[in-house]
Parts: sequence; structure tokens; C-alpha cells
Amino acid sequence: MSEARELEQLRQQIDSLDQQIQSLINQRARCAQQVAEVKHKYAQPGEPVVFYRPEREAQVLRNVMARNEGPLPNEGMARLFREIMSQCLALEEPLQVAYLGPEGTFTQQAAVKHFGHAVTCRSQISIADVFREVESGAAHYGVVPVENSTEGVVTHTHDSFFDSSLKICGEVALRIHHNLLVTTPDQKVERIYSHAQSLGQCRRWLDQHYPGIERIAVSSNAEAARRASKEEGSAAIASEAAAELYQLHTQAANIEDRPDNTTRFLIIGRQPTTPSGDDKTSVLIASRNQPGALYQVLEPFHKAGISLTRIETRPARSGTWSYVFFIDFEGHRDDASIAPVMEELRNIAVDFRWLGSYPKAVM
Ligand SMILES: C=C(O[C@@H]1C=C(C(=O)O)C=C[C@H]1O)C(=O)O
Repeated sequence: MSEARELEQLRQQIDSLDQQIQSLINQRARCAQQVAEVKHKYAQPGEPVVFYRPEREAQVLRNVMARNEGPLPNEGMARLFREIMSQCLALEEPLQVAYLGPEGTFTQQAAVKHFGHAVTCRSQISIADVFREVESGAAHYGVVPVENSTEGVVTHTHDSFFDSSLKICGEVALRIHHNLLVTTPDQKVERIYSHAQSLGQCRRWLDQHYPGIERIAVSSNAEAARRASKEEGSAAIASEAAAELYQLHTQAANIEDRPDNTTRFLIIGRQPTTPSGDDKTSVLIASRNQPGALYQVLEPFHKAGISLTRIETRPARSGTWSYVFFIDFEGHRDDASIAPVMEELRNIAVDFRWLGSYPKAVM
């Protein structure tokens, strides 16, 4: 048999499978439209209909990865279903998602990784503006950076929760690769722009390759790329997406000091989620400045055998109390094992806020 004949036979099989896949995806989309009708039917009078269900989407993606037999890798298969769900959800309600911009930031990449490509992403110039867009209803959800494995917490995000009623309804992690971007290859570099966190994540590389060159922190990596594209002698530390967006040349790739450099982002919204079966909860606890304050806060978790995944301390914003703890832990606030702990924390804290219970990042 000839190559052409063998290819033709296999391509006929692919065409037949594509037709079945396409038909099944449209059947699935029609089901999603019926789901939307049910959500409308049972919506509380005067309450907005909540179409996006992060707990259900996390379950779908977990099931996809659990039953995947290959040869496609689990994450690749999950990304395919991520896009199918994104298109199905868009039939129910086209989502508006605010993110820390401008275009080309890692936060934009995180928004697309979490929601898929069918949502409308709206760039905001600050983390506070992302919160405001969601609080005002101009956007359904927001995506903000919260911590990086090299540089630690993004304090603006933590501080924004002090004055906001928004809830965390999801999280997404992104491997961060930084590149040195210039307008022309091997150009003279007189200054380097980037977000403060990115400058910190590439500190050793910069010391080695550009000692003594001015490093200027700006509001985001994409803003850094925008400036480098317009200013003679300037370079930026930013992503490949920013390089494409601002037509910049990658002078050096993957310059981050740590190969496992990862940033975690939070999805913020106005509605709480229900348990997905593998969740986290975030709380804000303020306690008085007294000996054993931290022990008193942590003891209820220890007694209940609850695993903490993160604890951060922020300066108090008034003289009333000195320590504010942001704590993430395993479990959903509606879990039987969690409710008593939340009640005990309310009783011992000067101020206690439940910031949200949400599915753990799946991809
Ligand atoms: C179909 C639903 O609506 C949305 C779409 C989903 C999907 O395509 O699987 C899952 C959850 C929701 O965000 C649902 O709630 O089940």
C-alpha cells in the first residue's frame, strides 16, 4: 500500500471521529442551555442568577484528569475540556472578568487559564480597581495575584480584602517564566523596567548580566514592555505574551532565579461557592497584641486536625489590634469539621472575616 493510501485511510477515521466529537460537544452545549433554564427557574426573586459554578467546574476537570487514559497528557486533556466548558458557560451567560493589566500580564494569562477563552477579560490598572469592578457589578469576577514562590505575598491584594465584601471563589497557579525584552537584538541597555516582584525574582540574573544598570519598578510587567517598546535604551522583564503584544525581541529567556517560580492568583466574586469535595478556605483574623496571640489563633486548627496551607501577617490598620493573620486551610466552611473551628475563631478574635471557601486549583 502507498503512503498516500495509508494516510487516506487514517484521515477517514479521524474525519469520522471528528464528526462524532463535534456532535457530542453540541449535545453537551444543549444540556448546558437546559441547565441555564433550571438556574433561572429556581433563582431567588430579586437575586441575580449565578451561572458560573466553580465547584462543579473543578469536579468536571478532576474527573477528566482521573479517567484520562492518554496518549494526551492529563493537563492537555483538562485544557481541552476547560475550553469546552468555557464555551458552554458562555451560552448560559457571557462572563466579564476583570484582571490586573494592561494586556500581556501574567494575571491575564491566569484569567484565561482559569476561565477559558470564551470570557471577556477587562484590564484594570491596579488591584484595587479589579476589586472595584467586581464590587460595582461591572465585572462578574476578578483575578488578582496573591503570592509568588520567590518573592512572597502581594500585599496590595491582602490589604484590599480589609475594605471589601468580595469572596474568594477560586485559585489558579501559573509557572512564571521571565524574559528580558528589547526592541533590537543586542541593543545598549540603560534601564530595565518590570514589576517590583519580577525584578526581585530575577535579582541574581540581573546582578550577573546587568550589574549597575538602573532597575525601575512599574505597575506591571506589561507596562514595562510598553515602555521598553517606546523608550530608546530601555529593556523590560516580561512574558512572551508581552513580547508579542509590543513587538519586542527576547534577548534572554527564562531569567528567573528559581526554576520553580510560580505565582498564585485568586478569583474574586460576589457569591460564595458550595463544597466541591477538595476545597480550601481563607480567613482573616485580628488578635490583640498579647503573649501567645498566634498560639491562641492556631490552637483551634490543631485541635481539629485541620491542615494549614498558608499563614501571612499584615500590619494592623488601627491601634485596636496589632496582628492581622491571613490563613488558608484545607476544607470548606460548610464541612462538618470546619464549622466549629470557625465559631471558636470568631469568639477569640478581635475581628474575624471569612474570605471564601473554594475549590483547590485543578490545573
Ligand atoms: C453546565 C453548568 O453550568 C456551567 C458550565 C459547566 C460545564 O460546562 O460543565 C459547569 C459549571 C458551570 O460553570 C452547570 O452548572 O452544571
